Amino acid sequence: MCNLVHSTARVFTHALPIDLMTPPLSEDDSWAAFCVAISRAWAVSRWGSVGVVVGCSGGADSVALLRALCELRSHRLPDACQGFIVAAHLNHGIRGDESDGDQAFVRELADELGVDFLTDNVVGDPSTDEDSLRRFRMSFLRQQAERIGARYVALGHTADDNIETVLHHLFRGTGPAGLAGIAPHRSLGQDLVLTRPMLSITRRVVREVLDSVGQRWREDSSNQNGDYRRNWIRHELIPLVRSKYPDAENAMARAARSQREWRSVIDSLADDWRDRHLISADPLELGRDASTDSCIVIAALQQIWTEQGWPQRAMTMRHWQQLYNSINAASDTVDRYQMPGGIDVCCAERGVVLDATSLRRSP
Ligand SMILES: Nc1ncnc2c1ncn2[C@@H]1O[C@H](COP(=O)(O)OP(=O)(O)OP(=O)(O)O)[C@@H](O)[C@H]1O
Repeated sequence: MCNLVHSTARVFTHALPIDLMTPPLSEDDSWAAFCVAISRAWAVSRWGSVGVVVGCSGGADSVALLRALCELRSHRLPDACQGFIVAAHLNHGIRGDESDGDQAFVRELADELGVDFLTDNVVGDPSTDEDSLRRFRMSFLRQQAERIGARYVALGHTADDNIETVLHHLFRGTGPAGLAGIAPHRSLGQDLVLTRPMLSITRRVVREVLDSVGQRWREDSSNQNGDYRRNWIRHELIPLVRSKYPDAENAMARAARSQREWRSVIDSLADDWRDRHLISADPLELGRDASTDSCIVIAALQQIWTEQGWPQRAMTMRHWQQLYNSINAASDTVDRYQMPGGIDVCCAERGVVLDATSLRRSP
């Protein structure tokens, strides 16, 4: 358990909507091409007139994203437009002065770009794992976005992050969803969407375009994120693969993209399966089915887990398969067991009941 104490959030405000003094985009430079790539991934017309919270670590990727969104908005939309951009930074406090330096850097950048800055400090244990840090960050960004009525939280994940994630999932064990990589958009609640508009842009390009406009960023002195397996993938495995297969990264990105397309077909079949097999919502009971392919039933089960907010981290393909077998089994098979995360499964005569009572009771 890590020990975290939140300090009072410091909020620095500026007049909204933003009014930038940056030069107009010319189509012949690399920075302009970068902005165009972002606007192709996430059209300004979709976000320019609503609130966007940009999660900014001070690293190259999120600095480039913040600056590009500010420029796109100011050059592509009329002044009267009511949207706004806010830069948000969570100081995890695990790298001492360097963490404070990152926070100060993002505050200055927000100031230069003329956008609001939201921040919070966390007094963290340096041994806190990367997953927990990510969860704290997401909860901070989500809370801030909800508080100020933003419609989007934007993050600076790149094509490299996507490939590293796919490989990490593959080695750890995953199903089709894990091989589809990082989702470009994901719902964070009723009126809030998480978006990642830089998934087709590489880390190398981001640094080149920032250099081309003289935009500084903060470099993590350790050049490592906290997960040693991801560092190994980033610093050792991928360079080795590239030395034998120069186009491997593009090939992996294409494979993940097509996996994502297949995934969306399966998701709509899974939606349809749920409509036909949901017997009751409370308790959640699913009818027996011996004829539908496992990939569709498992996708439907994963959707249910996500919607219900049930823990999924410890659920492996073996667990999903076990659930599928129960749904697929003959109607006289009566059985009871528990999934990791605390969901009880009861195989009754007409179907399978999923019960979260034990989960709600656990501290
Ligand atoms: N401390 C933070 N506060 C707010 N947002 C953050 C913070 N750290 C990361 N993010 C957001 O999450 C995204 C992914 O995080 P990740 O740890 O992969 O990024 P990073 O390598 O630290 O920084 P960057 O992506 O900015 O170069 C970042 O691009 C950024 O949008």
